[in-house]
Amino acid sequence: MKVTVVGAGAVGASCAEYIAIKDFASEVVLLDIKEGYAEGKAMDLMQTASLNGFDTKITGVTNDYSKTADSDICVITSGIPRKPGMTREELIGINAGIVKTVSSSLIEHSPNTIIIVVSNPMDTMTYLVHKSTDLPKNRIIGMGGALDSARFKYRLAEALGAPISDVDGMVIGGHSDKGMVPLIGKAVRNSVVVSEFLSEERMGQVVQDTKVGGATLTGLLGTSAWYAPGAAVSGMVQAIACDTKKIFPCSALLEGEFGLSDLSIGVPCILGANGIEKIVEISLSDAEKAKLAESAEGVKKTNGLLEL
Ligand SMILES: NC(=O)c1ccc[n+]([C@@H]2O[C@H](COP(=O)([O-])OP(=O)(O)OC[C@H]3O[C@@H](n4cnc5c(N)ncnc54)[C@H](O)[C@@H]3O)[C@@H](O)[C@H]2O)c1
Ligand SMILES: O=C(O)C[C@H](O)C(=O)O
Repeated sequence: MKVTVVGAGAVGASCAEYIAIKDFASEVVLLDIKEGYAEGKAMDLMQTASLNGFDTKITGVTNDYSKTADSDICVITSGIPRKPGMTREELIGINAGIVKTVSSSLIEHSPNTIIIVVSNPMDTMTYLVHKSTDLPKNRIIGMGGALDSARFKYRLAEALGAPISDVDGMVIGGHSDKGMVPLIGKAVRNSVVVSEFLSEERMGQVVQDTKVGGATLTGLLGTSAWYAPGAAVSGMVQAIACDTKKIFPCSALLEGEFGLSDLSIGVPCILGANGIEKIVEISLSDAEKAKLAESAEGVKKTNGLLEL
C-alpha cells in the first residue's frame, strides 16, 4: 500500500506521521514544492521509526511526481492555511490553482488512485477536483466531517463530564464556520441521547463551540490546526487501505442524495477499498434538513467563485 501526501507542512507531516505510526502502509511519499523540505520532514519522521515501532518507509521529494507513481491513495494538503480572523473561503484565490495542478500531476502518475482533499476551502476544492479530472466520483473524497465530528465529541465529553470513549456524534454539512451541522439530536452517551443529560442551552453551546473549532485553534496558534486534521486523514486512509467499511462523514459529490446535487458536501459515507462505497442517506429531522440545505447554499456560493 503506497500513500502519497502532497504538502509537507503542518497537516501533511502530521498525516504522514499518523499513517506511519498505525503501520498499515508499506510506503508514504511526502511531496512539497519547497526545495528539500519534504526530504527533511521524511528524514526526521524516519528517525522516529525505531522509537515509535513502525516499518512504513517514508520518503520525501521536491516536486518530483515520478516518485509518487502508482500510489493507491493520494492526500492533497498543499496550499495556504488561514490566519486569525480569516475564513477558509478567503483561501480560494491561491489554493484553487494549487489543488488543480497538484491533482492533475498526481493522476498522471497514478491513474487508479483515490484522492483525499484536505486543502481549504475543502468542499469547494473537492468539487474542483471532480470538475477538473476524470476520476470516478467514489475516488474523490473531501476530509472535513471526520475532524469536525472529533471536535464535536471533544465538546460533548467536556459538557457531559464523560470520557470521550463514552460519547458518539457526527457533524455533516459544509466544512465552514457557519455551514457545519452537528447532529446534536442524534448524539449519544453510551446509547442514551445527550438531551437526557444536557439542557437545551448547554447543547446549543456544544454546537456553537464545534462549529468554530477550527477558528478557535487558529486564534490560539496563529495558523490552523494540524494534529487532529492529520489524525482524521489517517483514519480515512486506514479505512480505505484496510477496506474496513467504517462510516465517516466525508465531502462527497451528491447527485440527488439528501435532495442535493452538483456539489461536494459532508454526508455519512462508508469507506472501503473503492473509496466511497456508499453514501448513507440517514433520516434527518426537518430542522436538520433545513440546516443542511442552508449549508449547501453556502458551499454552492463558494463554488461559484471557481473558474471552471
Ligand atoms: N480539511 C480540513 O479539515 C483541514 C484541516 C487543517 C488544514 N486544512 C488546510 O490544509 C492546508 C494546509 O495547511 P497546513 O497547516 O499544512 O499549511 P502549511 O503552510 O504548514 O503547509 C502547506 C504546504 O504546502 C506546500 N505547497 C504549496 N504549494 C504547493 C504545491 N504547488 N505543490 C506542493 N506543495 C505545495 C507548502 O510549501 C507548504 O509546505 C490549508 O489549506 C489548510 O487550510 C484543512
Ligand atoms: O480552521 C481551518 O482553517 C483549518 C481546518 O479547516 C480546521 O478545521 O482545522
